[in-house]
Amino acid sequence: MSSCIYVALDTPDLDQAMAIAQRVSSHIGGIKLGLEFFSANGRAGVRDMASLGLPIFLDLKLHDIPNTVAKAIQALRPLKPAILTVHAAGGRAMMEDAKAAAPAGTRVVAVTVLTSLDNRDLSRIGVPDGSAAQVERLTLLARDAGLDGVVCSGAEVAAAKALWPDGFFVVPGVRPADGSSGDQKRVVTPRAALDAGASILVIGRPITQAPDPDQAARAIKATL
Ligand SMILES: O=c1ccn([C@@H]2O[C@H](COP(=O)(O)O)[C@@H](O)[C@H]2O)c(=O)[nH]1
Repeated sequence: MSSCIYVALDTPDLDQAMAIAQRVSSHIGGIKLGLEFFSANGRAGVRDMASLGLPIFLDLKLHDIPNTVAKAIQALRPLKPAILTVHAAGGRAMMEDAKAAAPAGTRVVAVTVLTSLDNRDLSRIGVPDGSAAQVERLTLLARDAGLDGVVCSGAEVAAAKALWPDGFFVVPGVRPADGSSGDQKRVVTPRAALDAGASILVIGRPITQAPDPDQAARAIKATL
C-alpha cells in the first residue's frame, strides 16, 4: 500500500536530496521540494528528482497578483507536479487563475495558516481571532475558488474536513511524540494528524536530520 508520507527535502544540495530520497523511498509516498531546493536547482533539479519515479509535490507557496501566479504556474506546467501550493491569502481570483493555469492532474492546494505561526503571531499580522477561525475561513475560500484542498496543521484538519469532506488535506508540522518542534508552533504527531483527517503528511527534519533517515522514516510509518 502506498505511504501517505511526503518527505520534505529542504536542502539546496541536489546530490544530498537524491541520496536521502533513495534511502527512504520504500517508506514514502512522494517527495516534497520547496523554495530552498527550487531556488538552487530550478526546473532541471525537479526533473532529476522526478526520475526516481515518486510523485513530486512542488511546494513553492505562490502568492502574488493573479496574472503573475498564473504565468509562474504556466512556466511550471512541463514538470507536471502531483501537488502545487499557493497561499490562500492571495485571494479568490488568484486561486481561480492558479487552478486554471495548472496542468490537468496537478492538485493545487492552498496554504491557510503556516504551521510556524501561533495565535500571538497571527494577532501581530492583523488576524485577531486565531488559527482555527482563519483556517476555516481560508478553507472555504479555497473550496469556492475551485482548488483541490488546503494545507493546515493537524490541529485544524478535522474542522477543515468537516467543511469540505471531499477536499485534499496536506498536514505539515508533524512530529513524532519525542521529536523537537524547532520553528514549528502548531505540531501534532503523525498518527494524530492522520486520525484527524489528513490526506498526506509532510515530514522533513524528523527524517532528513535523523542519524539514520531510513530507520526514522520506517519508525514513523510503523505508527500510522
Ligand atoms: O504551513 C506549512 C506549510 C508548509 N510547510 C513545509 O513543510 C515542511 C516541514 O518541514 P519539517 O522539517 O518537518 O518542519 C517544510 O518544507 C515547510 O516548508 C510547513 O512546515 N508548514
